[in-house]
Amino acid sequence: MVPFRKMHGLGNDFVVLDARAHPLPVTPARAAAIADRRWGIGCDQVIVLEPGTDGADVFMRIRNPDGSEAGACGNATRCIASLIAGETAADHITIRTISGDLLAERLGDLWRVDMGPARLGWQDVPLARAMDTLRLPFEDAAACSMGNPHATLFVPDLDAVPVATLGPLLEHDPLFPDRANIGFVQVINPEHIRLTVWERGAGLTLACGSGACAALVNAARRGLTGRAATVTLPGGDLHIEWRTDGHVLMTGPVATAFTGTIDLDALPL
Ligand SMILES: N[C@@H](CCC[C@H](N)C(=O)O)C(=O)O
Repeated sequence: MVPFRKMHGLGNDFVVLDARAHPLPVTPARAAAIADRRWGIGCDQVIVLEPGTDGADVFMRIRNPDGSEAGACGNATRCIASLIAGETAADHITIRTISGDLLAERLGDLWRVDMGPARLGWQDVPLARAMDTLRLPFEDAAACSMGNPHATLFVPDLDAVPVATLGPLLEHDPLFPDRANIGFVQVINPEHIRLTVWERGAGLTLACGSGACAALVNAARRGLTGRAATVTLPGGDLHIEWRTDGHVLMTGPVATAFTGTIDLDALPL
């Protein structure tokens, strides 16, 4: 039996497995089975902790419910920072991902993560062909990478958008060779936007931290907001700041819902 921790950031929920002391056989198929809300534990992402090396406190591997691996997960990064801080009492944690190192800092009850630089080139997202990422050839959309691919669609009324229909269509659009997370944004004012995200490999979630970073960056590039804003998601608020050096800071809460154990060999594969 393998211990797990169920955590979430604004309802974006994770099963966290600890493979730091002993490797765990979390294949893509097993991750999908764990994430299944009927046959497994259920979550938006499965997070596997692996040993940190060369200055990193931990390596965080991120898998979506379809088994695919992701390069970034903002909400999970805050959760893992608080988990590691609980072990070491440190206020600054370095989390390594396949996209690079992320620095997290405790701010009272909240955690702030330097999500690294927003990448704005079409090859960075990636898109299928050369173009200005500020104006995609459909809808009113822009794109960028936060270590994972994001498209942001600007809409006048978020409540009127059929996110569950449009989201999967756009996620699989040939413009996105690695698929994409699709964020729908309504600008309330230059310091406040609303966002709902259809996540690549996961579907509709209550919050997406990297999506919130991408939404603020794309809104600021369009001149619709300043470089800092509150992003209201269905699960609650994140504060996002796009620094002048290109790095994006994300501040928000973390929570542990429950802990338990799971028999990985008993999962339906
Ligand atoms: N929930 C995450 C993003 C998780 C990965 C994403 N679905 C992808 O495939 O890129 C967040 O909080 O950023």
